Amino acid sequence: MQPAGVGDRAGQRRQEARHPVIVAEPDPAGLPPYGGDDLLRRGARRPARPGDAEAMTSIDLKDLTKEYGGTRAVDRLTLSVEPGRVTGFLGPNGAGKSATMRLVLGLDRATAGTATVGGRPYATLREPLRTVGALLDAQAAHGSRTARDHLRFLAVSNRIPARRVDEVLRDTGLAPAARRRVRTFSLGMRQRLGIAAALLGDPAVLLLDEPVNGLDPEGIVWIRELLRRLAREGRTVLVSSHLMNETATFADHLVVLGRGRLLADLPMRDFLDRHSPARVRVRSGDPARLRAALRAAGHTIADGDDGRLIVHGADAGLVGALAAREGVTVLELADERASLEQAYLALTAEETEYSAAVSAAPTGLQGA
Ligand SMILES: Nc1ncnc2c1ncn2[C@@H]1O[C@H](COP(=O)(O)OP(=O)(O)OP(=O)(O)O)[C@@H](O)[C@H]1O
Repeated sequence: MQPAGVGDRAGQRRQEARHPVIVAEPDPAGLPPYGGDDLLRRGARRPARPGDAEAMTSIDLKDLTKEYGGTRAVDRLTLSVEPGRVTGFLGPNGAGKSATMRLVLGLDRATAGTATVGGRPYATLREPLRTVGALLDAQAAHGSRTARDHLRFLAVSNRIPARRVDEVLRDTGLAPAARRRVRTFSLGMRQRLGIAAALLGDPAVLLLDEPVNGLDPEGIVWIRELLRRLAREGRTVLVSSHLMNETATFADHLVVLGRGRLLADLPMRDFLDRHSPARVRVRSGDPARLRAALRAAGHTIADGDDGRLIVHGADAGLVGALAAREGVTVLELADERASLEQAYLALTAEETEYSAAVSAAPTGLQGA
C-alpha cells in the first residue's frame, strides 16, 4: 500500500524526509563489526521541561479505527504507550500492528478516532524525526544511495547536525559500509540502517516494526541492549515482533492485538501470571504415594516424562511441604511457568486471521 503523498518522486522525497522506511531485501553480504552502543551517552536527549508538549512523549490512541474496504484492520483501539519502558507489540499476522504504527506515523488516515504523540498528531510535529524515530520494513528501498547519503538527506531535511550521521553509523555498526550503496546491503544491514535512521534525531519516541528481523545472534544481543537502554533513558519504545522468546528478553510491557482489537495491555509479569497458570514439576522416590497425597489434597496431576508428575495450580513450596508430611523423598522439584510464547498462543488462539490448517498455532509465530 502506498502512504499518502508518495504518488510522485517529489512526494516520495517529502514523505521520506518525514518518515524514513527501509525495505528488507535478502543479500548475502557480510555484516561489518559492531560500533559499540555509547550512542545515548553522546546523543543524550535533553531532559523534558514542564509544558514542553513534544517532551511529553506517550503515544495515545483513542478509539482508533482503520478500515480498508470491508476489512477493519484496527478496531476502536484505545491505549497509551508510556515512556520509560519497552512495550512489546504482539499479535498474529494481520492483527493490525503495522496498520496501527502507520496511523501513528500519519502514513495512513484513520477511519475514526485519533493517534497522538506527546498529545499531538504526528502530522503537526515541526521536525518529526526529532520527536519520533521509526523503522517499518516496507516501502521503497532507495538502493542507489549510499548509507551515508541516505542518512544525510534525512538529517538535512530535519535540521539534524551532520555529525549525527557518523555517530549513528558508528553506533549501529555500519561505519565500514557507510559508502556502500544500500542495494548491496544484507537484510541485517538494512535493519541496522533503518535503526540508524530512527535514532538520527535523538527522538523521545521510537516505533520499531520487527527490528530483530534479519539480525545475527550478535546483532540480536545488541538490539536487546539498545532497546533496554533507550527505555532507561526515558524514551517511549514500541517494538513489534513475532519472536516471543526474544520479546520476553526486552519488553517490560505488552500490548497484544487480535483482529484489530486490543486483547491485552499490561506489564509482562502480569501477562505471564494471568495467561500461564502456576504448575510444579516433581520427581520423587515414591510417585504413586505422592500422587495419591496430592489428589487427596485436591490437586490435578498430569504425567510428565521420566516418571515426573506435573501438579497444576500449586507451587513448589506447597508440593514440597506435602511430600515432607507424607515422608516421600523428593528428587526434583521446580515451579514451571509457561513461556511468553505459550501464554501468547493461549490468548490469541481464537484471534488468528490466518492459521495453518494442520495446526492451531498462529502463523505469526513462524520462525519464533
Ligand atoms: N493497504 C491495505 N489495503 C487493504 N488491506 C490492508 C492494507 N493494509 C493492511 N490491510 C489489512 O489490514 C489487516 C491488518 O494488517 P497489518 O499489516 O496491520 O497486520 P500486522 O499485525 O502488522 O500483520 P503481520 O504480523 O503479518 O505484519 C490485514 O487484514 C491486512 O490484510
